[in-house]
Amino acid sequence: MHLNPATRYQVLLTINNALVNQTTRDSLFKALAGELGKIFEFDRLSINLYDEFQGSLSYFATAEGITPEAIEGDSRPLAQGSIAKTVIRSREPLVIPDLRKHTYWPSVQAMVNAGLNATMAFPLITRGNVVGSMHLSFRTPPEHMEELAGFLNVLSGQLAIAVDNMLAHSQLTALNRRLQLQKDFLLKQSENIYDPESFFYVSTAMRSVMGQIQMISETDASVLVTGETGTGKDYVARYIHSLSPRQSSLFVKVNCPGLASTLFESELFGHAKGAFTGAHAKRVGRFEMAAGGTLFLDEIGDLPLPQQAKLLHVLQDRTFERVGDNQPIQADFRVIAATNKDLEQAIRDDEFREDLFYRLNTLSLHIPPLRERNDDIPLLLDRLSTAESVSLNRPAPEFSAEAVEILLHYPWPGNVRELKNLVKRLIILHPGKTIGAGIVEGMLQPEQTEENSLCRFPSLAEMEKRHIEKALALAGGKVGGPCGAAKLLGIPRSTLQYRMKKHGVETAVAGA
Ligand SMILES: Nc1ncnc2c1ncn2[C@@H]1O[C@H](COP(=O)(O)OP(=O)(O)OP(=O)(O)O)[C@@H](O)[C@H]1O
Repeated sequence: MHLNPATRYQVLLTINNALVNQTTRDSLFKALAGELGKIFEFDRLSINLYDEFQGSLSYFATAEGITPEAIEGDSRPLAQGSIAKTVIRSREPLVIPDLRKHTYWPSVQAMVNAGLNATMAFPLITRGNVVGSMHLSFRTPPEHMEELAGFLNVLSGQLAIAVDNMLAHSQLTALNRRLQLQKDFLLKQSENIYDPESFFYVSTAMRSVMGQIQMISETDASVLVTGETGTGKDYVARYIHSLSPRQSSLFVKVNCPGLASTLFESELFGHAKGAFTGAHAKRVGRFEMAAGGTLFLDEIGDLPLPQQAKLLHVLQDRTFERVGDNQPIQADFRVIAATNKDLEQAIRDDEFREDLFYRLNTLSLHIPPLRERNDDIPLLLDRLSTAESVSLNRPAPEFSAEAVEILLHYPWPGNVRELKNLVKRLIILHPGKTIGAGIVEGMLQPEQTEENSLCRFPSLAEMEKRHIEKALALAGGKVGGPCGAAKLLGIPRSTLQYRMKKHGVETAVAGA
């Protein structure tokens, strides 16, 4: 082969273009063999990959042409590949016009036995590392062997880059696939937290909430979930995410009161390595983790004002920066916030920013307290007993009619969480027994309820409201008449109507 400089440059360019467009090892190897075959004849072409840590050689792809017996197989120690070892160690090409003079190397003897009499080998070096070697062998030494070797030596630099990229690409693809599988597995694992099968309701009020969830999940708007403690706000937020188009990305929960002001930024925005003392490694914040998914801001009403301002800034601009890094990052997440506080009152008290409230409250969802939907109670008792008895590995108790009656009229300050805890305690203390009124009354002693704590102590007005609701529930929603709530309460009908208006009690709410 004899190439003038212009043709030589053109050929190198053509081969390079052919190499960079390949997506698999085999196609890359075939492209190389095809292009080289156009300019000179050879009887064997192979590319070895070198694993420095293992000290071994393996074929990048199935070699083309004659295969000497001794070098069959996929992988072998470097010591067995005498020629490869020489070029890899010396980092210099090796040209042997007459292999018969080197049969003291067993692999060369095998080549000669297979009819190959001349060979050329080139180290594949990229970014200072030897990634392998390229070998071309011939029955008859080609013309202008030294000139050909010079050309192939230049080509080996291009080939090394292509081989290295291909290996990095396949490693990344494999890693990506593994991460995807792990992510799918973890998402599946977390599904039981918001498994629709373990959320129980039958009341009209909850059916209406669940109907709204179906509609809300289809949009990408921010949602503010309100309701007393233990009503299921966390569950509902996960449920919205699981029905939304963002379901295959993460649901990232942020417990707002748990974020001390010093931690707020690094926890949510992440930080760069060395951003502050103790920042030994880069940290991805919750905003970034929620990319493509949902960010759930729990107990948003307890977020201090300075942090509210920072949060508002991100929600408005949809960008943020990691602490110690001024590279802006796009924030693509949906926000669901939850609170058991009256945020409108908090705004009036200058404890919550009005602009943040409107940002979060594009859609709102109110979960009614259990006492306003006590027709859910028998179902919850039944289903939670079954589910909890399985997880506690004890037989479920049965509830007498009197016990259910008491539970129906209990105010449930801790809502479903409190009911669930009661069921758990009953399973542990009275497994498989019939629960009578006495047991339930004992369990609901005032000192065991949340009402007895200072922060939950109900006001007189609250108790009056609850008492009116209870009376209305007992009277089947009737205000007046011989069996009406007014009669039960021992007050005139007009007085009851006045107090109902004052407390915002409707007969429908009380179960009419
Ligand atoms: N309808 C329901 N069916 C079954 N379990 C429920 C239901 N509602 C709530 N729970 C259970 O009650 C407990 C409290 O629910 P969750 O944490 O969602 O309430 P929350 O409103 O977010 O409470 P908090 O305001 O205290 O954070 C959880 O164990 C949840 O699974």
